Amino acid sequence: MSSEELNIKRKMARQNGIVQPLLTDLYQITMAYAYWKSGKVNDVAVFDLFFRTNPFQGEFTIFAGLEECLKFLENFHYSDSDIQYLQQTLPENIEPEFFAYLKDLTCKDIRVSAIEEGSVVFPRVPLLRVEGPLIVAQLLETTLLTLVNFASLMATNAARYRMVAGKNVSLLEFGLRRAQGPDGGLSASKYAYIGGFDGTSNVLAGKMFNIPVRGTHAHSFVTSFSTLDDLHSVIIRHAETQNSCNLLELSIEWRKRVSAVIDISPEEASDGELAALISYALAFPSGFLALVDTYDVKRSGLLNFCAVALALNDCGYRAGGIRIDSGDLAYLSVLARETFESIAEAFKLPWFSKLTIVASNDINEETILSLNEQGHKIDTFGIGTHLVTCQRQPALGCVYKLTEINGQPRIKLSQDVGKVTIPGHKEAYRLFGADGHALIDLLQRSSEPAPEVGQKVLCRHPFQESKRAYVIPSKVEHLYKVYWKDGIIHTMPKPLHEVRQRVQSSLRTLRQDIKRNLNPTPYKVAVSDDLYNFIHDLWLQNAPIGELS
Ligand SMILES: Nc1ncnc2c1ncn2[C@@H]1O[C@H](COP(=O)(O)OP(=O)(O)OP(=O)(O)O)[C@@H](O)[C@H]1O
Ligand SMILES: O=P(O)(O)OC[C@H]1O[C@H](OP(=O)(O)OP(=O)(O)O)[C@H](O)[C@@H]1O
Ligand SMILES: O=C(O)c1cccnc1
Ligand SMILES: [Mg+2]
Repeated sequence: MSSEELNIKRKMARQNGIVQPLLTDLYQITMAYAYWKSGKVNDVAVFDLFFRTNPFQGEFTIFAGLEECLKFLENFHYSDSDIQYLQQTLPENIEPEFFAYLKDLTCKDIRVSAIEEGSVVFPRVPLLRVEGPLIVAQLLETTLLTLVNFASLMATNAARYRMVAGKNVSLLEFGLRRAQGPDGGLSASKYAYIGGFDGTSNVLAGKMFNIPVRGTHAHSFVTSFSTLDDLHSVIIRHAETQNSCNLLELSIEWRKRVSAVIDISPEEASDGELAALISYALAFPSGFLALVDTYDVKRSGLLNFCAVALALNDCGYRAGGIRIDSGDLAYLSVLARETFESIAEAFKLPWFSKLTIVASNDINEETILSLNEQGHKIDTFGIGTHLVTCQRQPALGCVYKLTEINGQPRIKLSQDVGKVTIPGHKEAYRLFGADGHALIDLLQRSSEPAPEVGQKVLCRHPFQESKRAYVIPSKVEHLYKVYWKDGIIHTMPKPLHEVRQRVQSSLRTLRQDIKRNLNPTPYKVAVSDDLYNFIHDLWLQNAPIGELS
């Protein structure tokens, strides 16, 4: 692929028309006006975008959405109709000069540093650091949050499914019909792929993001046929000889032979289903994949599928496999595999035992874990609702907090210590242990020297004085790169398939106990001694002293 083609692909992958400056909360614009009126146009701010708790009762999160954030910054501009709308909508007393100011706003003076997309990330470590004019940086809040929150939640969810499924099964995302609207569906397909899914049924996602599209067929295709008379054409040309083959006659013949092998009477099988499968096989003879649970997997679907697959074999084609969408998926997949194996042996067709078994129907992490325990024979999971709606936890709580203004640190206090923000312009480092695993993420003030390999560094819990440890890192990773500066993308985000690989390589750096499903060990996030003292001094300065009476 030429670099120009690649560029076009990359541009398309970021195309999303509804992401624009008005896709925000009204309060960003009203604050912008109030900042503007109070002479804060030249104030310079630092905001951190971070979350406080990992989703899905886990102890890790996958960071995603960065590429879309950069695209948003690139296109940030209020159109004439945006300005008109704001003029009509905001109170009448707004000074017209404010609209002139808005009209010329761009992100040219904003600088965004971020963690690489696809990395494992942890609570309180900023994913994005946004620096620049206060008003512009404030105006970005909601849109950046909406771009990062769902993307990271979805990528994390998908990565969790990949972890429980193991690397030897295929995972297909089937969720568009159940997603939170069209845009939720499209994002879900993209970030499921990043998180480790192999393909999607969503055709637009396939086109826009260059994700493999896959699929089988629905029950309606089967139920639309009632008898063998519903078949109009039954002739297929042999793949090699080009001779005419009658797929109906061959299938009926094979159904008798298969029924003798698996001890199921052909009378019990549905003729409507056989007609449907023949019809689908005529349309897609190579890799024919059939839904077999419309009437009865054991007594009808498997028998009909095997008959058509063997008939296709006579015509020089190899079938692909089956999908099961109801019933006990462990039992039925084992039954299907045993059936394929018996046929492989009876008719000396070894490939038949390897036919693909796809399972779907309300599958989630727990179902996969349970199926693993029971010993299933499923090759591919098709997963929709639970994956794309993130049913187990529908939102990641990323927030966007002011940490510095005009060089002065800012802290947000809270009764809940976990919600106190970590002030100032900071850097984040990941320190690795001798065995190569990530040990701890360390936040420091940007003025401090970076930790060094082999040098002892004191890592402190940000809020609990007694919790601290020395770490001698065997590797130090500075987590931030500048992605946006001087009005252009400063570091090119990686293409989707590389972000997808990054997820897996980043997950490999985590110890198994941090990734396990049940009661995982929390990963440590610490602050330097300097930052610890800085936080607590500022805290004392800002916390009012009460008076008891
Ligand atoms: N062996 C299994 N172990 C654990 N969960 C399973 C197993 N087989 C299927 N499941 C899950 O159990 C649920 C079964 O769904 P449900 O009760 O709606 O039955 P169904 O098979 O869809 O029935 P119907 O025939 O009415 O469509 C699904 O969420 C499915 O993923
Ligand atoms: O179960 P999910 O994880 O959401 O996966 C997608 C579902 O969508 C399809 O059918 P649909 O559910 O629309 O109808 P059906 O199950 O009644 O056949 C498919 O057969 C799956 O069941
Ligand atoms: O292709 C499939 O089998 C499919 C696609 C979407 C939803 N359910 C199933
Ligand atoms: Mg369903």
